[in-house]
Amino acid sequence: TEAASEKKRWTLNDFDIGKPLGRGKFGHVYIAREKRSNHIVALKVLFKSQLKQSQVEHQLRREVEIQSHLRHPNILRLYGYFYDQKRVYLILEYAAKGELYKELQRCKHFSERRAATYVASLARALIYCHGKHVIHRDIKPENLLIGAQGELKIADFGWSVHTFNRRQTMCGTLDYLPPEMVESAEHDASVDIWSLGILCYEFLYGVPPFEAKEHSDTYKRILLVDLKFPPKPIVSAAAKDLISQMLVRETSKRMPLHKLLEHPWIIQNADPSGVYRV
Ligand SMILES: COCCOc1ccc2cc1OCC(=O)N(C)CCCNCc1c[nH]c3ncnc(c13)N2
Repeated sequence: TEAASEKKRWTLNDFDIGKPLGRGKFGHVYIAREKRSNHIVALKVLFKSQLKQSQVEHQLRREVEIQSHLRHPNILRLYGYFYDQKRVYLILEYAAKGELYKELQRCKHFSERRAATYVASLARALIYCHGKHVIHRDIKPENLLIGAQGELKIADFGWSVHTFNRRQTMCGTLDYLPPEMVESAEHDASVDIWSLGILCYEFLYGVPPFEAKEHSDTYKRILLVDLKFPPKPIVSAAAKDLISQMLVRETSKRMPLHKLLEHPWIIQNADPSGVYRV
């Protein structure tokens, strides 16, 4: 039963390890099969030495704590974890269609139907997280996976926090940082609305809106909300309207996630099942 599996002490011997699925900052991810149930999972292997030298043990503990309690079709399940002398192992739901950013690179940009379907499922996942006082703070293509039926899965909760302890730490790409995080000011769940707006733009145009050669220029463009819509690819006025209501400097004026799900562009384009069938 679920309770039993949560209590269970997993070891490497419980799994047949398959091909590597890719390499992250702190370790590799492999496809694996749990021997007793034949259940296919993803096994992320992290080296304790690297976690120690990067001082991210506490962050990983928080991530495991947060993700193991989240249950949502668009959030990658964390079934459990175990460790040995040198490594920490995360037992994760397997996303059969892999990394979204590779798919975005392959297609250059997504159709409005595909973009709206993904944005709507991410909005539902974020509404669920915010309902549990969890903000993700790192919504970007690299952290998104695609399940066997084409459904989107948020993975890599490395930067999520419970809203009562708001540590401001710069992380990864700057493109997704909202103004208040660029200014390291206090921030709340509305950071995820900003990032979702950035993501929606990148789904439709293939590049994030404030991209610039130099970091300093990206900062300036974010703080100015220097939002421009290129003539190509052709994007509907409804999509631009939604993005313009999410990328708003004043955090309280950003479109709330539940309003997003009622926006005409989402109603007209998102597949109600949250699944985009290619
Ligand atoms: C501290 O870590 C927290 C958890 O982070 C992850 C969980 C699961 C992941 C990837 C995660 O972090 C990013 C990362 O390691 N890479 C970018 C390299 C591997 C890419 N995944 C490829 C992949 C394909 N089908 C999958 N089904 C499930 N999980 C996967 C993948 N990867």
